[in-house]
Amino acid sequence: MKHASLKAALRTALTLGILAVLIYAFLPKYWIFLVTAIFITGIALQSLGLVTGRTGMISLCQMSFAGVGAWVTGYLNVAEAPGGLILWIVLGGLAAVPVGVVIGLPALRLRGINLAIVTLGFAAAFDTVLATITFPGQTAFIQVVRPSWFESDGGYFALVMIVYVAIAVALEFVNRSRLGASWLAVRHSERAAAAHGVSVPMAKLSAFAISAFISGVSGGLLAGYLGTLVAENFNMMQSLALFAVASMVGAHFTLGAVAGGAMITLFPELLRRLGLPQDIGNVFFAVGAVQAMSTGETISETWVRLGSKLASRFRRKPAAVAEPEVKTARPLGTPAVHQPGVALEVSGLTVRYGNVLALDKVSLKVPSRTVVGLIGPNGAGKSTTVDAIAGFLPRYEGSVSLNGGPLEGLLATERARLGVRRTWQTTRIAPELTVGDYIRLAAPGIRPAEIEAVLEWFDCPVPEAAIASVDAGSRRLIDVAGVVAARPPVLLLDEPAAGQSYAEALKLGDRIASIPEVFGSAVLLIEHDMDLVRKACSDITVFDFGRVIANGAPQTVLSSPIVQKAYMGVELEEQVA
Ligand SMILES: Nc1ncnc2c1ncn2[C@@H]1O[C@H](COP(=O)(O)OP(=O)(O)OP(=O)(O)O)[C@@H](O)[C@H]1O
Repeated sequence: MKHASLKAALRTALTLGILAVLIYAFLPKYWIFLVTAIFITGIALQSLGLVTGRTGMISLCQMSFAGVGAWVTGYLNVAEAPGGLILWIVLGGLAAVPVGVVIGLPALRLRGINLAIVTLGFAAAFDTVLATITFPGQTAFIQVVRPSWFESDGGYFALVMIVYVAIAVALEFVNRSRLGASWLAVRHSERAAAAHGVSVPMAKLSAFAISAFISGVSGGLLAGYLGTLVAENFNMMQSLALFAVASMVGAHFTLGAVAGGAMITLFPELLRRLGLPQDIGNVFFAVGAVQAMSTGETISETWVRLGSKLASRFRRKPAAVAEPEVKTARPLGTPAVHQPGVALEVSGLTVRYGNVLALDKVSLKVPSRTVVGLIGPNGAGKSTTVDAIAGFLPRYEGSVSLNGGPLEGLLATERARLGVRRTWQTTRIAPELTVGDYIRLAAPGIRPAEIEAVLEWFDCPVPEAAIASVDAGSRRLIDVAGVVAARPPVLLLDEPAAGQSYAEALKLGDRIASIPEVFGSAVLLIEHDMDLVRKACSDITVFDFGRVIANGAPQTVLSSPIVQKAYMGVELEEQVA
């Protein structure tokens, strides 16, 4: 992972470095001045790419964070604070962080249009505040002092490029870390992220905090670029235009942010030269954003897709058929050692959805290092049981305990961290991740060799494969591989064979049967495929209408008339006759 991050970071730094040298060497002074604005806006766009593009939270107040950074920079300049512009810019970015966290707090409860309204409301309020207090030095025309090295426009361009590259490289590392993967996971499914032990509030607040810092830095850079600022530089319309362009270009891609910065900076220049009103630019951005949102693909994503298509066309085919590689199974390491005895115990579990009694005093036990099956017809209450155990129900009656310790009062994230891990009936893996990123998200701290071994054991694609390119059946297996790789005391597998062929399901049954021995975890397996259940489980509990109607060894339970009647639709009378 570190190797991949380093490679991506070097690629980004080199691309931007070459671009900067070409701009500096070949563009006239006026254009270098304009291009500097492109990269300052690009930094603001990167901040929006993080919070909206990666984490999926709509922020319509990004320029307000930039305004905080700019105001603090301007204040420190007027106060002639020690350290100079570079330090003031960093302090301006840091000052925007608490503001970002405060704006992030409503995002813990609100999504979509509601969050958009809250952030837009903040942008409007910030407009009023800025108009009232004005920028430090604005009325006295006190210019922000640039450091001597970066005093000229060419020098300031170099400073902006250094900051742009530093932020882009840092984001390459963060995006490939567990924090970056958790942002994508939260964007895709908050429940699935929580099931991996990801703290959804922390993921959201960290995204807002880092994004506000980056935006604050862009504001500070703008202060040094323009010398003096006015409230209009950071008003609500600027935030809206930034959001529209970010949605159009895909600002979470480094070059997408540059392209967006170029649009925001050069379009008004073009309109000015054509003698057209500036508002046309905003209309163009809005249309572009609508287009990107309706096609579901940003300009950057289109570039990436076309680029990889082109690359695959030019990729050289192997000259001769290579000898098939003789694979030796990679070592999986030793199984985790968990407390012996009963790993999971459910007692008197009762769940109501309004008037529907989904579970009625259900009790079951999963001994350590065993696979217990949970079966029953559709609507019997199996998934509700998993939801209750994993902490996804707001309330239930009865108790759930892990290794004898009660789980009541603990959130889903906390239960997952204690060692109750689950999969879902439909896969909820963020498609933007690679297979390896996902396993690292599900199993924090796992070594690269172990990732490869676990994926190989489940016949999953290689770690470098993009989830988006993986078929639905393999995604289900990757889902299971992720939670198994974490080696928790208890795994709850909700219909893992859905989407698999009969032969694949039987193979999966063998694998699940070996999980306790190989990884040390106990498994509660929900399945409709009875052959898989027979293969994998040492014990079965059968539900019907939210009640336990049988439990015991698979052969005995599955041949019991009451189970056949309830589960398989075989009439008791026919059996008796
Ligand atoms: N969110 C909900 N609101 C209202 N009723 C619900 C809700 N979720 C489940 N139910 C009801 O609770 C009962 C148990 O549903 P549950 O999904 O747990 O069954 P299941 O055994 O997992 O079914 P399946 O095999 O189809 O997944 C059903 O009657 C279902 O309609």
